[in-house]
Amino acid sequence: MEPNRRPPAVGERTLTGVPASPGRAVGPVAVLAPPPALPGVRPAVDDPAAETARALAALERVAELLRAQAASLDGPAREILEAQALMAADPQLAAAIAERVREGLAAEWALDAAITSYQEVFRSMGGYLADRAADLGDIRNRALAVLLDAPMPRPPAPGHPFVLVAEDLAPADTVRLDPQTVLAIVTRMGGPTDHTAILARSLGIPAVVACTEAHRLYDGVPVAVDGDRGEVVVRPAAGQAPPVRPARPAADAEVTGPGRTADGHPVALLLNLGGEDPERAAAHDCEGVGLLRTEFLFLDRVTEPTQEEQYAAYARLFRAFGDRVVTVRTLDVGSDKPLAFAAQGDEPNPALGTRGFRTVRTCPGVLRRQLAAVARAARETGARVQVMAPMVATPQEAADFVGMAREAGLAEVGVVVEVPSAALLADRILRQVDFVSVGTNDLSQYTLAADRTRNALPDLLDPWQPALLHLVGRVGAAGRSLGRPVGVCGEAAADPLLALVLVGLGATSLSMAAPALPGVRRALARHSLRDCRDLAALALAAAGPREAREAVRGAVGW
Ligand SMILES: C=C(OP(=O)(O)O)C(=O)O
Ligand SMILES: [Mg+2]
Repeated sequence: MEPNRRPPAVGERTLTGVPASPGRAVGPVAVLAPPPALPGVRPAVDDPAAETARALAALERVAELLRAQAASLDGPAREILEAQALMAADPQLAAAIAERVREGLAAEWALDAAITSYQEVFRSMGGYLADRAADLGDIRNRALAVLLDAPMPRPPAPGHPFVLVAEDLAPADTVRLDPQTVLAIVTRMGGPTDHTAILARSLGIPAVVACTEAHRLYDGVPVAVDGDRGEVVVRPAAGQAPPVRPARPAADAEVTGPGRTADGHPVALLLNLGGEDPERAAAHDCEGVGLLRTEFLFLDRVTEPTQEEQYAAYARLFRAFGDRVVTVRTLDVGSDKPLAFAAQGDEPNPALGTRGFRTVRTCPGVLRRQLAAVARAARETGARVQVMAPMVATPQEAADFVGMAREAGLAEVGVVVEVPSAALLADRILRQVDFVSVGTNDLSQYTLAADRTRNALPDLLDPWQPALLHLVGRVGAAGRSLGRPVGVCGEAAADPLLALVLVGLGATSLSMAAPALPGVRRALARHSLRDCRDLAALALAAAGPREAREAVRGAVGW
């Protein structure tokens, strides 16, 4: 973000964003310098091999720096930076860059173009993957700095405590922030579940993200940041509340092992995975995989991966997880994530089109072949495998999927509840299947009618929206009365406070990205099931998402 050096209109003004880390602080703004820009002149490429090598060497240097930084840290910060280092060293990214160089782009431009196109794919997938687009952007900025011999992007150091304002903040920068000098964080981009938010919470720094007017803030302007309400007051009146910093998360003995509430009620803590390294993923303290996004095998390909190729990927993952459950979500593409080998035609409203399980209407063979590959891998590894279909809207679709999965030889079959119609008829759907998992990312977008791939309506997509919670409660109640498991695999499960509410609403398992596991496990260990139910009642009764969050936070005393 270009810092705005001209003073804004005089007087107090409130900018709104999304609360990402609790607490309040008042201080002067320091804006993060913009990342290195591409030079104005694009040189011709004489030696594509040398040019590719230059780009890849820069990425390797970035990976090295991230690994070194990770080694000096522990907990979520270490995991996040290690994962980012893996992204920088990704062979598919290297291949995409080499292709751009062959098309005539010099290293800097090839790197920029390849990463931008990956970011677009990630953003179009929404949720956790959309948040990873920011991590990729940071890799680009660092690699460009290496290539251009420019300084690495780093947080400002004005010599006094400040409120850090940025377009977006990379995990590698966030982990280095000193909570004594960085009073609060405000970003224009980002979401409450991205790495910046997770790290800000673990550092105890109040944060507001998705603050669309953050670019209006400039160096030195005093602001009051409220990380609970998602507000930034510009030029606060004298006497504005003094800084209130949240207590750092208690350094109590680390809780490990299976998730359970304070009174011993089990809540399985599971991992959301995409194309991560299976063996590294399996090293996490978790009870299995609650959501395997299989799209990583299919996207960006001209031809469908063969059954053999799919089998090999699934079998490796199943072996890595040994006797822990692995929940495979069948292909969730179509419309905005088109497959070259399964054309869907033009869809003016892609999110409402032929996507997820609906692609079975146009190309059933893709799903059949995927189920056959999963079933073979399950059989040959002896693993405990569940399959679930995305975007199931009716009990009939659930029954159809169960039929296909059983025919393939799969025993445990479920569906993702992410369309309001499925939540409304959860009892009928649950009679067809062995389990359901609530996809709160899509369920938010369809319930509040707000596009999750845009940043324009973050308040509507807030997972604390009482309407969304009512639907989750309806699914939970159906699961309880039929004795069937109800998981939550959307990003809502990664917020420790909201996780308590979800358990109170009837969630029997929570699936999330690895860095969120310790915080959620700790929150559960401190509250009984009864507490969770009381908190859920508070959230359901609240007037809006902000009130719900505040009521629950007030009740738990965080
Ligand atoms: C888990 C979900 O799936 P995705 O984010 O991959 O759509 C969801 O919609 O909540
Ligand atoms: Mg979804």
